[in-house]
Amino acid sequence: MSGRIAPVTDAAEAQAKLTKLRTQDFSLPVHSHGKAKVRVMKVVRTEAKHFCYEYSVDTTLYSPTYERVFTADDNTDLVATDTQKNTVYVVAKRTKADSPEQFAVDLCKHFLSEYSILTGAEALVRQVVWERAVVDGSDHDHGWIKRGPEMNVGHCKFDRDDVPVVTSKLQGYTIFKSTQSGFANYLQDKYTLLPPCEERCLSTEMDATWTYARDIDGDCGGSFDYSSLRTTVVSELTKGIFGPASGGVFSVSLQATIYDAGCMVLTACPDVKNIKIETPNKHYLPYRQLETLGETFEDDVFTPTDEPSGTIQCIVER
Ligand SMILES: O=c1[nH]c(=O)c2[nH]c(=O)[nH]c2[nH]1
Repeated sequence: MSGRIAPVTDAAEAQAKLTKLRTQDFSLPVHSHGKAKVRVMKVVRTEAKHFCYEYSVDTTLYSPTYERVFTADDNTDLVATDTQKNTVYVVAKRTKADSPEQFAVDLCKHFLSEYSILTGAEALVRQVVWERAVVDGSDHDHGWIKRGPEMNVGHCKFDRDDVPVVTSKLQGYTIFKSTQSGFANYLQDKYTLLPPCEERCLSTEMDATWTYARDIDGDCGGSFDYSSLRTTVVSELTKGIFGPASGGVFSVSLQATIYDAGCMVLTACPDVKNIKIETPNKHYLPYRQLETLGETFEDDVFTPTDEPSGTIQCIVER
């Protein structure tokens, strides 16, 4: 005996072996299939300058008919996940793909128009944020820089009998306030060690997710400018957290600050239905041991920590 597992030569025999394992049928209330993390970079070349859009895409397809793939060993009409991967590149080529939201919408539209068997399609598009390089004070025409963990995310769920539902996300927006933050008047009991303060640093790696009014979803044909809305959302969030460039705004808690920022987004963006803001509170702890080292702590030397972090989050809705 060689110790090798005997190869299966007869398909019917293989089928019999397989089905023998299943002794009973159960229901299959949920199923789907898709491709995850398909990476694509699209470069748009104009005479004056280039534009680049890098994405990591997850696709998911839905059809009740595909129950047979799971339960009856029948792959008829199945859109293979490898085909879904190829589709990401084809749609990147054929469409503008200049925002993660529109790319997600266009992918879903492609799947639904191409395959009548599908009842729904979903695409999650994460955009790696490349920033145009600045050289000697001027925007470079083809040079790019990537900073930090930030991503722009677009999601589309498109059921055939409905309008596409689009969600946008700003992920990993990392901010630091070196003053204009305090935390006081909270419950003090025998478990409390944190001293109240009127002066501290505030930092978070924020995720903000917003949804759209229904009529935007209906208008997903390509005319809605998701990118410029994103610019407004980010600028309102930034203003809400930091306040005016000179002097800023005082934060009595991260809770109050993200609620304020959310309200500012809804005020500036009538097309946004609600915004979810998630902010792990990353602590910059005063390095008070300076005192024992013969130095004075003057709100100037801190120990950065990101674990454990507070988990402050809310949804602000109009
Ligand atoms: O802004 C804050 N909110 C809290 O709920 C909290 N809790 C804490 O220990 N520090 C802070 N900071």
